[in-house]
Amino acid sequence: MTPTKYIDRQVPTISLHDFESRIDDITTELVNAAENVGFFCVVDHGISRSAVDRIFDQSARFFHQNDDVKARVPFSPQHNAGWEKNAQIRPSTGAVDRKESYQMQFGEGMNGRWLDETTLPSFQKESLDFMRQAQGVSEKLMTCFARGLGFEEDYFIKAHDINRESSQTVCRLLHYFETPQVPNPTGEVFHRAGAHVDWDLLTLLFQKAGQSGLEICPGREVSTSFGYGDSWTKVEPDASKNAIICNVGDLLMSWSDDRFKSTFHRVKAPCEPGDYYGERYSIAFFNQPCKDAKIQGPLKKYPLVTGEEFTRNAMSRNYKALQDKLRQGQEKQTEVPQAVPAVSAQA
Ligand SMILES: O=C(O)CCC(=O)C(=O)O
Ligand SMILES: [Fe+2]
Repeated sequence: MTPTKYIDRQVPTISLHDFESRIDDITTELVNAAENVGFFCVVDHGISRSAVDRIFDQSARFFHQNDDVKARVPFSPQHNAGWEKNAQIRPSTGAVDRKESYQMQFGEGMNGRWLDETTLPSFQKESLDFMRQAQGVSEKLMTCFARGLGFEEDYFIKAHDINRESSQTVCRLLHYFETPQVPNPTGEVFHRAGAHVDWDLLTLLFQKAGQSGLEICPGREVSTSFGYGDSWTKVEPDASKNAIICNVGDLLMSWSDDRFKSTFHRVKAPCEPGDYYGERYSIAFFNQPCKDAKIQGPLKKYPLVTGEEFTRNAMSRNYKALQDKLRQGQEKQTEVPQAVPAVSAQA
């Protein structure tokens, strides 16, 4: 196996303290980070570390349920909500990520997809409280990006309104399984999250101290292409600063006429000295547009589409890339592979 190529890249840390009075400076910093790296860490954001610890406790409570209990709230690709296990296949790998996840939303997408109060008392309330706090931080970032692009300040906030029943915004609890650290004669790769880009406007990622593995690979020029390079940069969780790792998604890349970069990233399949093999928890908050939001950048580089059309197009590009990848895999094999799980709709 050829060793992974790593290069040092600066992932900026941006403080949101005194947001109202410093909004111009914060906007400048965010715009620079979005133009150059597509990833940045946000500190002084107002969500306390104890609130972050509490939602991780809730996440562990959920995932500690037996599979037959979690299977009462199965993932629905149509709603982009619910629980799934060892099911997501990325076009970059053509194989399942070894993880389980539970996707929650604010509105009707969750009908029938919350576990009942007897099974998990207060879980729904605690989760929604945390999600509202994550939305609060997202709205500050949206305000700055709207200013940076010359839109009205509340332009992105309105297009991602979580008070509408049809809100598409997703909070995804993630649980990666421990990877066996044993000789691996078959060369099987235990993917955690294969390389991918997110489809949403912005993602807020919460991590736990010591549970590393997130890596980024900047360099993408247009939001409609899939390729990525081969040199990676590690992004370590900084729990002491209570940092939230944020990244631009394809929606903001497209909405900014490709000025802000949606960057390839992965949770590395551990295989080299120093890699983290342990169980890993993370939480991703995906800001998804309302279905009727109208999406077009100030330079009109791409035709106007609705939020619903944008997500559908992203899904079909992803599906096609996955089919191509699986076909390449089949051509290499003499035997017909087993049936592959359905493609899911996550960002
Ligand atoms: O678990 C992580 O650290 C990253 C997850 C991620 O990139 C995703 O779910 O889109
Ligand atoms: Fe991601």
